[in-house]
Amino acid sequence: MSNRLASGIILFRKVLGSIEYLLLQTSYGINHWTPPKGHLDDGEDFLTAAIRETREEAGLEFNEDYALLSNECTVESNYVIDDKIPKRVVYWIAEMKNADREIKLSDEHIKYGWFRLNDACDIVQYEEMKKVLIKADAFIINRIKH
Ligand SMILES: Nc1ncnc2c1ncn2[C@@H]1O[C@H](COP(=O)(O)OP(=O)(O)OP(=O)(O)OP(=O)(O)OC[C@H]2O[C@@H](n3cnc4c(N)ncnc43)[C@H](O)[C@@H]2O)[C@@H](O)[C@H]1O
Repeated sequence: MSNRLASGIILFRKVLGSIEYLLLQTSYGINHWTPPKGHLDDGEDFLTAAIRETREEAGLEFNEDYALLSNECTVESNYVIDDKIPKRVVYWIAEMKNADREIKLSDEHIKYGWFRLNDACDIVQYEEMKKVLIKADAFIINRIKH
């Protein structure tokens, strides 16, 4: 079976010296939490889909509201849905330009929150997603230091 392809953006903001990640809680299924992300439309590339999904799911505009840490650096998540369907999700990492910017949810989500790494890892449930957040965090901290 071919992979389901999706992409998204791991958005972070700096508040009082701490890094916080944006997570959205789905309005369907088991109401799991993820960064803004979604499936690629036909013919769409990963980055275009990530930017579109972030606009649709969080109301945030690329460049206006957030900046990518790097165009090249991505973190990938690979898992199998219900032991049947392999899925690949490619995430870019981006910093909010204004930490207080309003988040506008679509009907795909019921809640959002900004979480420090430990709290984000607790809330996302899936080990695969925790690893993605930990990798993104290491990348951000490395960038901030240099
Ligand atoms: N159960 C449902 N009921 C009604 N509408 C639904 C629905 N599932 C999807 N939809 C519809 O699909 C649309 C979403 O499409 P998109 O917005 O395009 O895509 P997505 O975020 O990648 O979708 P999804 O939530 O399905 O993906 P995820 O991999 O996180 O999640 C897919 C599955 O994988 C599981 N999962 C997520 N991350 C995982 C991980 N790391 N490891 C193992 N399983 C994981 C999730 O719990 C979930 O069961 C929504 O408009 C919604 O209407």
